[in-house]
Amino acid sequence: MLRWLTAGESHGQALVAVLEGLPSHIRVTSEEIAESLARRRLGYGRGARMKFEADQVTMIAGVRHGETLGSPVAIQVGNTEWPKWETVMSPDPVDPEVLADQARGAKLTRPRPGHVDLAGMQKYDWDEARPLLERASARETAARVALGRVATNFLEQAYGIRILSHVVGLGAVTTPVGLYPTSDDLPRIDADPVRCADPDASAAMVAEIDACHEAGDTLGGVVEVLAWGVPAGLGSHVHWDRRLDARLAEALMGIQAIKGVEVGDGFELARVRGSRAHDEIVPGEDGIHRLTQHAGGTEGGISTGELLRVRAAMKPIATVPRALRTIDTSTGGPAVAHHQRSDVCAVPAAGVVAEAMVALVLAQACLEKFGGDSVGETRRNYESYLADVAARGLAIQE
Ligand SMILES: Cc1cc2nc3c(=O)[nH]c(=O)nc-3n(C[C@H](O)[C@H](O)[C@H](O)COP(=O)(O)O)c2cc1C
Ligand SMILES: C=C(O[C@@H]1CC(C(=O)O)=C[C@@H](OP(=O)(O)O)[C@H]1O)C(=O)O
Repeated sequence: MLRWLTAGESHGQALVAVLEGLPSHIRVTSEEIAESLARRRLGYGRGARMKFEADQVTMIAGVRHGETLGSPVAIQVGNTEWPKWETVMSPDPVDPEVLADQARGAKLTRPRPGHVDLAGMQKYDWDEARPLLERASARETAARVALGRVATNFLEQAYGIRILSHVVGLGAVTTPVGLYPTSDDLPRIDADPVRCADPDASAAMVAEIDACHEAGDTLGGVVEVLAWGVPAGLGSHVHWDRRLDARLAEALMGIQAIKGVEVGDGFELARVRGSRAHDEIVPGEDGIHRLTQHAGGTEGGISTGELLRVRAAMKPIATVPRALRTIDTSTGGPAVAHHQRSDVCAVPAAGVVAEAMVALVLAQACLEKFGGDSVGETRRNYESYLADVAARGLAIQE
């Protein structure tokens, strides 16, 4: 069973991530992980922090000479801003007077609507928001993206699976319906300021971010993750927590600020008749073929062998510059929420995180299905399964 854990606070010394259950011989380097982390930092609308802070990748365990050993992989993502936060975030006790002298040491008693601040203070018995927002912060997603790169390399090297995300909505701006980039479009999408595959929609999204920035407001949006080469047969219909669609939804919903997930045409399917909703199956020249792609690559909680397509909707950033009404928990009276700096929009970054989560879930599901302690062994098992499906006349046409 592939499992993963992360630890670390937003302004702490480092994030730490562990991935356990991988086979040996996955090729991965620190440079590749740094490259994935750099992709997560990009995107028009992010705050100043993305420019001056750097992620320092150290592979701590589980990889030797560029290949996994089969033991747990541990990765540290250090934070170059740590010296500025050493006192405020010190693990050891700090003199309250020294803390009060620090610019960042003041108690945050005006919780932001939409962030963890108030709910966390209620639940964890704190009288200010700092101890909560540090872990709730999406800085943690850097750790998941680091692990996601290992999973992505594994999926590509063992089974030829490729994953890509693109932004399909930003505020009220959306891409044209039915726009599906191909796996070769990744460099072009990464080069776009909002990681959008449609140039007209991209320009409108950039304009929307500018307008929002000027108005002291923030934005959310929708990202789509596509995965090519996912074999039929991952996940299962037999129990709710083994369904591939359910596992993808949980993984995507587990990203900070994601409030909705769709598989395939998702909510749109509820608006049309069955005759238009389902993908008819026909015999093709080299196997079975589906005439449409509404389902998004799963049926009955099992992957169908078609393009996997999932979407995640992100709410607008909670730290609204023209701050929202709240209470001051130190007085109980009305106030406006605390605000120092923030992203106007982080939807493109959320797409990169969503790719990582999809990669981790697919890697877990592939290892369940095909097993194997080395890349070679799991690949042989996969090829033998595909050959058997083909021999039974049930292969999906490429
Ligand atoms: C990549 C990314 C960047 C984010 N940047 C910010 C930010 O700068 N300011 C902010 O208030 N929220 C930001 N968020 C959202 C908060 O992390 C999120 O709203 C908070 O954790 C509470 O989310 P929840 O209600 O979904 O749990 C970001 C989220 C993501 C995925
Ligand atoms: C640091 C990252 O994102 C942060 C996520 C975040 C939040 O509240 O989620 C708030 C911002 O941090 P700060 O409050 O310090 O300005 C973002 O910069 C990152 O993605 O690496």
